[in-house]
Amino acid sequence: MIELRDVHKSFERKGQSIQALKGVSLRAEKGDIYGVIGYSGAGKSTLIRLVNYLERPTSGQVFVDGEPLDQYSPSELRQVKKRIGMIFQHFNLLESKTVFDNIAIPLVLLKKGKEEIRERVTELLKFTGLSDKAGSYPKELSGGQKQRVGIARALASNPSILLCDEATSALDPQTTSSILELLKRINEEYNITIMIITHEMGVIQQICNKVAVMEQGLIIEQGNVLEVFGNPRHATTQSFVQTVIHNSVPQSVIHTLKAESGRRLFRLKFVGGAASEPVINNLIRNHEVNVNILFANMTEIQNTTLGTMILQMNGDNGTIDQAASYLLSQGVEITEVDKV
Ligand SMILES: Nc1ncnc2c1ncn2[C@@H]1O[C@H](COP(=O)(O)OP(=O)(O)OP(=O)(O)O)[C@@H](O)[C@H]1O
Repeated sequence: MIELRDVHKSFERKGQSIQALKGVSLRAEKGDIYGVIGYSGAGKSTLIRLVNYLERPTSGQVFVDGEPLDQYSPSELRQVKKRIGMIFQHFNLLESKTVFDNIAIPLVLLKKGKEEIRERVTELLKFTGLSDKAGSYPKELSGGQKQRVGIARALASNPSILLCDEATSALDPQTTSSILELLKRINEEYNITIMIITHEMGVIQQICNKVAVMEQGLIIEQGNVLEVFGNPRHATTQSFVQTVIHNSVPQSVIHTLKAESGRRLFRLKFVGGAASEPVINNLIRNHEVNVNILFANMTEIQNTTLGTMILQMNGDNGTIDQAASYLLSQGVEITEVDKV
């Protein structure tokens, strides 16, 4: 569990105060994969550095597994930090050490015995799919393999929390996907809480269950990924969501609409069950309306389908109202719009 309560962080530079965080509160429960997204300079790195106490808050508190970090003595803090693993955009591997020795670093620092280290590292090599790379050096690995080493090293001391700082930003889309799958497996098999900071909404879409959107040192929107993706309120969130859910209506359709004014337009949103039901089919069969599907898009988030559709309905007003009520009764969110 990770919690930030009204955290402020300022940096003093050349007599100037830079407010990187201006009162941030969030809570990631045990087992969450919590994504923090924002543009450059929003404060994401500062936030994640506060969680492992590389930085201290100017005010406010950071809790890890229920305990406020500022209450610990330095030796207690070292113990807490062992429960937090971290992976980085540029992997931060030691070039002069083999894959095996890189993964072993935290265990050597914890003064574990040789046999225990061998067993644990062998297990991690297997888990991350690197068994045949134990004796290789980082320069002999691809970016994805390097990140797997970073992940294995972060897991070596059995953390309860894994922090990921733009961990896939240097990777191509396919490698990104395989690393995200690995993170998901870590979360599921080891029940590790994961916090990911990223500027890519695709990362949030693929594995996070919760998300916070940051801008200028503040969280402007947060919640379940499905809720935030389905109903982004803030303009910045909307522009992030649009990078993965392409629900803007093609220009050719907009032209058609102008030519057919006088018909009623509806924007529909399907979430989960409603999306897979033959709702539109039943609408057409049971109501005296002409239905024209102008645009439809389905996206899979958290194993749930999120769909957007724009319908034009033509018929008498009362019948169209009935058709709209039918859609509502089927769990479809429906809004009448003047234009798309
Ligand atoms: N050590 C520091 N000293 C001075 N200013 C800092 C320091 N660390 C961060 N800042 C400032 O705090 C603000 C937030 O930076 P931060 O790195 O947390 O943003 P970010 O969202 O992670 O951006 P990016 O994705 O570019 O890394 C920026 O204005 C940055 O210049």
